[in-house]
Amino acid sequence: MSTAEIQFEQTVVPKVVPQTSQFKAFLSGGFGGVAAVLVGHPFDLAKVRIQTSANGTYNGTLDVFKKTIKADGFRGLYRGMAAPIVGVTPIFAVSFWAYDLGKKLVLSVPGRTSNELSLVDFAVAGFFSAGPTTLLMSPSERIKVLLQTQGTGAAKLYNGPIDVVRALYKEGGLASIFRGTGATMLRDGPGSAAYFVAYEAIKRSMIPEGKTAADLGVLPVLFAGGMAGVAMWTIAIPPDVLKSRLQSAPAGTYSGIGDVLRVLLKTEGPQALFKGLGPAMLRAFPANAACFLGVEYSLRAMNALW
Ligand SMILES: CC(=O)O[C@H](CC(=O)[O-])C[N+](C)(C)C
Repeated sequence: MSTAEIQFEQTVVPKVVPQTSQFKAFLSGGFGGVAAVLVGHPFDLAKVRIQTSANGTYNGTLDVFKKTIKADGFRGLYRGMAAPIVGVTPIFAVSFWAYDLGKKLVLSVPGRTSNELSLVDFAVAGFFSAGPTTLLMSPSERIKVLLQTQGTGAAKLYNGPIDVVRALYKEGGLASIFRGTGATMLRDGPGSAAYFVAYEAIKRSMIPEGKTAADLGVLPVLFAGGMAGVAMWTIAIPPDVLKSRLQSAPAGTYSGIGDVLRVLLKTEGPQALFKGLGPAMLRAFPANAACFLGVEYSLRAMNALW
């Protein structure tokens, strides 16, 4: 490498090559996951209550909030939050770690000349991040979907996440626990690409002349993070519907995700592919704004400490 190239690396590279350590990326993702659950849980609770209650019980998300606060106080909005905190935190930690790894792998492709990551590179790294994340996401979603869609009272099938795992293992071993892995990848591959590209593109567009991403304040980070969530869920709902149906159906109902799609189109039409779009979108902005705030600021704190 020539002296000029070494100087170029020392002066330009720190701005464009991700310098984050893998460990810090993992921890910051975990902080982001906790923040996403703290902000997103009431919306998730509203979505599940609307989806599972008799018609007319609730008149939208705000109505669920009002009735829940009236019946159980503000804490009622956070009922059942322990399970998502335990499940979602490692998923986000792995997602942000794998995204960081993806960016580093993209930069190390033999023959690559540019040290600057393009939007396509962010998309590739985002898509890549869904691979390792899906290994945790798929069983966790299978458990969540079964708990959220089971009946109450006598129709209640499971007493909690451990009980679901036990029952699934008895029914069909690991294959049953991991049912829906392909569908999860179908949702989260393109979804994570859109998620991270939107975040990086919006963040870049808000950096003032002569400054870096590290100079961005709370509001731009919140906005870019919120829009990342919106970008992801704009394309993720159809595969999410297929995934939820595949994961919640009794064993033997479907032969695979293609079969779920065929039955859905035949019996309900293509509009059924967009069920749940409203509550998912209502949650997407605030939950992911909080997530990226948690990620960015925990990373800045860690970088200041060591
Ligand atoms: C399904 C999911 O967890 O998506 C995350 C965004 C959200 O709304 O929770 C993004 N990511 C898959 C990258 C963790």
